[in-house]
Amino acid sequence: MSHHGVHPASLSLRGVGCRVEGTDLVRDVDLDVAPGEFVGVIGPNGAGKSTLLRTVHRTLRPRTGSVRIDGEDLWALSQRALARRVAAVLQENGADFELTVDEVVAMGRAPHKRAFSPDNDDDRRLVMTSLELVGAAHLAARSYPTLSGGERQRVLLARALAQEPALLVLDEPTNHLDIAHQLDVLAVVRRLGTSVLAVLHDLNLAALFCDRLYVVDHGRVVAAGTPAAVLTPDLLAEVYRVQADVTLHPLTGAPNVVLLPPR
Ligand SMILES: Nc1ncnc2c1ncn2[C@@H]1O[C@H](COP(=O)(O)OP(=O)(O)OP(=O)(O)O)[C@@H](O)[C@H]1O
Repeated sequence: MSHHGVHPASLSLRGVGCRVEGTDLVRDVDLDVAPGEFVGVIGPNGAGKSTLLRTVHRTLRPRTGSVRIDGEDLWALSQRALARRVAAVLQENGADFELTVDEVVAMGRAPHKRAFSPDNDDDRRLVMTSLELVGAAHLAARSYPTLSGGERQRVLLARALAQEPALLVLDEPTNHLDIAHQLDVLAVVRRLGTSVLAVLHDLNLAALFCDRLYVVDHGRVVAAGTPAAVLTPDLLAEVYRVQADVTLHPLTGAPNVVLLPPR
């Protein structure tokens, strides 16, 4: 069980393909997240990572294949049933809500409540705990639009945590964050014990926090496995066209990627 008492979900994609305006952006993807597993999706810009995630947080219906959560067709769930199980923190989520930070985070409670029912003590406690987890409790009374990019990112993660999801979907969750908050946020997410599917660009962070990685290139999964199995100089050369030196770091035990300057 995760920290908030929610059983982590399993996720299973089989043969998932997506076509947008006549172009195949995702092709024939098989991907699994076991209960409690932290799975990363990496790959170059434009590879189809965000598009693939959209089939899971349900903003793009796959043209082919299936997306299952705990064995159920994710696309057949009601909107409310989906929101009780899956929370997402996305890039384009920075909408200028004219709300205070605690009100934004309280929105995460909506799927667990009857319409228009006021927040109770448990809701308020969860909102504050979620803000504390992302190091943003001091921002609770601030107006959301006045926050910095990194502060917003953490508040949106707090909203997703308040949702008590069985599966957390993250699209570049560390994008706006300084190095300390990058580590904090990923460590918090890891400790939750919930299942996680996250697009990450920083390969060393991915190596530190992910149980397994999927590498997406030109809409397809081209490699999958543990960070040590996947993050090889050959793969990085093939997929990103970079020269890299990879060693298992003596302190972390994780692969450490050092990019070499182009010759
Ligand atoms: N509506 C659309 N019409 C045509 N092409 C699109 C559309 N939406 C996205 N694309 C293209 O699909 C490809 C995959 O986009 P996607 O956002 O999934 O990539 P990504 O791997 O998440 O990239 P990044 O690392 O840059 O965030 C990109 O080349 C993008 O330009």
